[in-house]
Amino acid sequence: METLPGLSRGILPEIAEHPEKVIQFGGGNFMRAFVDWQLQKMNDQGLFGGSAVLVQANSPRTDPNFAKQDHLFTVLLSGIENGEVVDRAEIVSSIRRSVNPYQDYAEYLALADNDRLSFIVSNTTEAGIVYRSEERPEERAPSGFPAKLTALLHRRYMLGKPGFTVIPCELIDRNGERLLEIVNKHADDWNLGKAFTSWLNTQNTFCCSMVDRIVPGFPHGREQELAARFGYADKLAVTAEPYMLWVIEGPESLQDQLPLARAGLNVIFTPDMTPYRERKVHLLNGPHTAMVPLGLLAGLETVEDVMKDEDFYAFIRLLIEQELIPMLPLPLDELEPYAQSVLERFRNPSIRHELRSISLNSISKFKARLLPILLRFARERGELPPRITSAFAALLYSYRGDKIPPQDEASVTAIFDRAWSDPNRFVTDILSETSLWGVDLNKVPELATRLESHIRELESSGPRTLLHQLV
Ligand SMILES: NC(=O)c1ccc[n+]([C@@H]2O[C@H](COP(=O)([O-])OP(=O)(O)OC[C@H]3O[C@@H](n4cnc5c(N)ncnc54)[C@H](O)[C@@H]3O)[C@@H](O)[C@H]2O)c1
Ligand SMILES: O=P(O)(O)OC[C@@H](O)[C@@H](O)[C@H](O)[C@H](O)CO
Repeated sequence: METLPGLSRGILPEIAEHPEKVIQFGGGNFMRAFVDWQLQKMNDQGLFGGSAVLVQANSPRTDPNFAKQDHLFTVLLSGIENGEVVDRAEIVSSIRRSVNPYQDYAEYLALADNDRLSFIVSNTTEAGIVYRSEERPEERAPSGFPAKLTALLHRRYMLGKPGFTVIPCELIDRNGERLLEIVNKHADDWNLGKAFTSWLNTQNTFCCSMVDRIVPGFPHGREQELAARFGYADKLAVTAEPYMLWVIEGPESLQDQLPLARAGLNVIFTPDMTPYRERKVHLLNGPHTAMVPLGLLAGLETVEDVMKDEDFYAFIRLLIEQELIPMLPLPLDELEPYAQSVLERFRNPSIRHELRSISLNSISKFKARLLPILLRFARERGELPPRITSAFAALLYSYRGDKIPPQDEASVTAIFDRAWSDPNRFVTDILSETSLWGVDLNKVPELATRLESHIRELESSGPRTLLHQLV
C-alpha cells in the first residue's frame, strides 16, 4: 500500500470544476455519501453545474485529509439494488474547498458575498441543531452551528443580497423550522433588528427534510484491499448502502433549481413530509437506537451481529411489530413493507455498521426516535412498552460509563456523572432532567420503578436475561 499514491486530482483524469453553489455545514460520512454524492450525480448529467464549500461546523480542526486529497473521496455502494447485488466505487468531486470558521472567520463570512452560493445544507447530528445562548460574535466564530449560520445570514442581509434555501439533513422533527426558530432566537439575543428578522423569515426558505441511507462510514480493516482495487489510498472513503431516499418539504420551484429527481435520484418534494418522517425515524432509527445499548452490553459489535443473534433478532422484530407499528398513524400497507425492507437492510452483509458509531449522541437520539413512541404507548394503552423500556434502561445504565464509554456532548455526560454519583436516586434524578427529555419523565406512571428494576437486572444478570423475558 505504501507504493500506492493517495487520492488526489493529480492521479485522476481531468475532473470538471463547477462554481460554488452550495454551502455545507459538516463533512462527515453521511454528508459525503448522501448530499455530495447526489450533487455529483446531478453534475455528471449536466443538470446542476455546482460544487459545495465545506464549512467545519464544530471543530477548530479540519480533517487534513480533505486538503491532502483535493477534497476528493470514494463512495462505496454495497448491497442489493433492484434485486441485484451491487458493489460500486464512485469518486465524488463535488466539494471544492473547505473553510474553517475557527481558523479564518473572515473567510467564512465572505461566503455571504458570493451571490451564486444559494443553497445551504447541513448535517451536524441531532446535537448540532440546538439553542445555546451565546454572545454576539465580533472577531471569532460563534460556537453553535445555528449561531454561525445567523452570523452568515446577517452578513448576507447587510450586503443586500438574496436569501438562501436552507435544507438541513439532521434527523430532528421539523428540522428546517427548528433551525429557523433558533436562528431567530440568536437574532433577538444579538439585537439584529426587525428589518433583519423580516428578511430572514421572508427572503430565505428553510425546508424541512428527511434523509434515509445507511452510511456506516470508513471501511475499516479493508484499507489494503481497497487501495489495491482502486490503485490509490483513500482516507476519506465511505461505505453506504445503495438505497437512498430524501424527502424535502419545500416549494415546487425548488425542483427546477435542484433537479435531484430529474437526475433519477429517489428524492420526493412534498408539501407534507410528516408521514415519511414518522415512518423512517421510528421504524428504522428507533430499532437502531434500541439495539445499541443492549447490543454493546452483550458484547455485539455491528448491526449485522444483532440481526444474526436469535434473541436480538426476535427482540427487534417484536419491538417493530408490537410497539412501533401500532403507534404510527399510517396505514398498515405503508408500514409493514417498509418495516420488512428495514429488516433486510439491517441484514445487508456487505456493510459493517458499527453499533458504536450509531451510539454517538444516543440521548438526543432516544428522545427523537423512541421516547415519543414510549409516551404515546403509555398514554393510549395505559401500560409501558416493554422493549422500549428495556432499551431505555440499558441506555441509562450504559451512561454510567464503566462498561461502555458514552459518546455524547460533555454537557450530557456531566448530567449523567452527577446523577450516577447517587445510584439510589439515579433514576428519579435523571428522569427529572427536562433538558434531556423535554418533559419530566417521573410523571409517566410506573416508568421510574420499571427502569430501576431493569437496571438492577442488567447489573446482576446482564442484558441476555432481560432480553429472554421479552422474546
Ligand atoms: N450514518 C448514517 O447512516 C446516517 C444516515 C442518515 C442520517 N444520518 C445523520 O448523520 C448524523 C451522523 O453523521 P455521520 O454518520 O456522518 O457521522 P460523522 O461522525 O461522520 O459526522 C458527524 C458530523 O457532525 C458534526 N457534528 C457533531 N456534533 C456536532 C455539533 N454539536 N455541532 C455541530 N456539528 C457537529 C461533525 O463535525 C461531523 O461533521 C446522524 O446524527 C444523522 O443525523 C446519518
Ligand atoms: O446517523 P446517526 O448516528 O444519527 O444514526 C445512526 C443510524 O440510525 C442512522 O445513521 C441510520 O442508519 C440512517 O438514518 C438510515 O437512513
